Amino acid sequence: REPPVVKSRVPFLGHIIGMFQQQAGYHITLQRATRKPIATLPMLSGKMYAVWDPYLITAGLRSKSLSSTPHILEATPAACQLSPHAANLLRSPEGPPLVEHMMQQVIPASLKGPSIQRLNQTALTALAADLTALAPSSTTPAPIPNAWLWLRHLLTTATGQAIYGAHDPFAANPPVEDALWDLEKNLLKLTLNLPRFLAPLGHSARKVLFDALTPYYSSRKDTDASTSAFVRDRATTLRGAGFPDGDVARLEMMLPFAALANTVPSLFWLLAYVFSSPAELVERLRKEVEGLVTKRDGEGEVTLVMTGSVIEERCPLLMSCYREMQRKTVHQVSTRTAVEDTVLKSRDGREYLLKKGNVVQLVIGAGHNMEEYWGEDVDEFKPERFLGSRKADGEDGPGSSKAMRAAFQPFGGGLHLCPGRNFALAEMMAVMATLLLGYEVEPTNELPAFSTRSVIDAVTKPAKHGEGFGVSIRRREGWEGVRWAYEL
Ligand code: HEM
Repeated sequence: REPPVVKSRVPFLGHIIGMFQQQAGYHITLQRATRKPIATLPMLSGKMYAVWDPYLITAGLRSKSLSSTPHILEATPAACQLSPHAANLLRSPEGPPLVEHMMQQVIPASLKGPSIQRLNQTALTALAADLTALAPSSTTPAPIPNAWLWLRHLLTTATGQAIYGAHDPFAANPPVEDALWDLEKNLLKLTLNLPRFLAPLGHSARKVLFDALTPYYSSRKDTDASTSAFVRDRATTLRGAGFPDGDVARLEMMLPFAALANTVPSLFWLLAYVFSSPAELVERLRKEVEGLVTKRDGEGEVTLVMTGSVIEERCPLLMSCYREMQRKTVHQVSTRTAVEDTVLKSRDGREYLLKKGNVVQLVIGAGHNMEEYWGEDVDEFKPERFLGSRKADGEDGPGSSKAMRAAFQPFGGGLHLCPGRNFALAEMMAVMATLLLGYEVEPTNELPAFSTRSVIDAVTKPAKHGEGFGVSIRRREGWEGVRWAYEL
């Protein structure tokens, strides 16, 4: 009853080599070649299960016996270079309940209600200041040679202030910002605990981050009144569990990573796809975004409403572009371990047994790229794809609402549904709506290629740090001197 075996061309090692080289992209290639919903991939003397069909993925994300905890406990000590004391704490019987408490309670609670309101408010105030200073003239364009690096810095500044408060270790510290992205590229190697000479960039980036975060946690800046609940509550929980400050700083290296690693590429692709499309799309989006303006005062301040439900209602085409960007660029592989024998049931009633002790990869990105769900134009960016079904209501098949809803899971699901999705949306929409409304944005080149689709994060980055893809920006006539403000 186990899933069908898919052998690699190179016996025992082929799948390992493919995954190491192409990471999440390997799954997309393999699924397209085999057209299977799920597979057993033999590796060395063992095996791994790859789940590609969206209905089976949903069942996997909901299953309590497919757990992310063993994987987190195994990878963390090496990736974060924990002290022996901290590594033993994680390996003790208290380790698994601590990880689960953190993931299922502490983090989600800190990204809800008044906490998320405050986080959004601080980030959007910082974005408003930076965008107000952007390209003041409507006649002389401001050249931005690398849009990726520009957006990366814009979001790092706003997010850093929002999560870390007044003592943000990223503030005005470009080497720390660079280190975060060098680490992102090399994190897989660090989790595999490869020798230092095989991952030198990862090792040195990690050290730069530790050196910036250690004084922050050692001097308890996380308890400052300006610090977000997202940072404060995790640090308090870790100290309560017996982790010393140095290890708290090391464990918390993952936090800015979670808050930025997927939002920055998402905003990059949204900007790149929209402004590289024919001018008619930009005009239609502008009309929608005008509906977000709630106030334009005599002093030159323009206020945009940024509540998710209002954007959803007044900007359907912008939301469709956002979702289509996610479909194209979210390649998420959710890695779990079967802690019990687990049966996943497919839509047509077939059952697949996943045996206890094996790794299971739920490949959300495969579902985002399947013709059976999206239709023949699956590889194209179609701004209107999510505006309405191309089939009659209730009808099934490629491109139907039912198929698209089932296959589209950019924020995961079940127990591990992304708790930061509303924060990410607020940041991205503030930037996009403001650029559409107040600026002329012209790409200087073709869209860049995709980088390797890393299994460590959810969203594909542009190749070579977006090198070659710049934008030229100027104010729209009538919008010179405008100061931006956001209402939540
Ligand atoms: C567009 C941006 C984002 C995308 C596409 C995204 C995507 C995802 C996905 C697919 C997962 C599920 C992982 C799994 O199944 O193992 C996830 C989990 C998570 N995300 Fe996000 N994310 C984004 C932004 C954020 C932000 C801004 C934050 C924090 C402020 C955040 C924090 C987290 C955390 C802590 C988890 C782990 C939840 C758990 O395992 O229980 N994410 N994200």
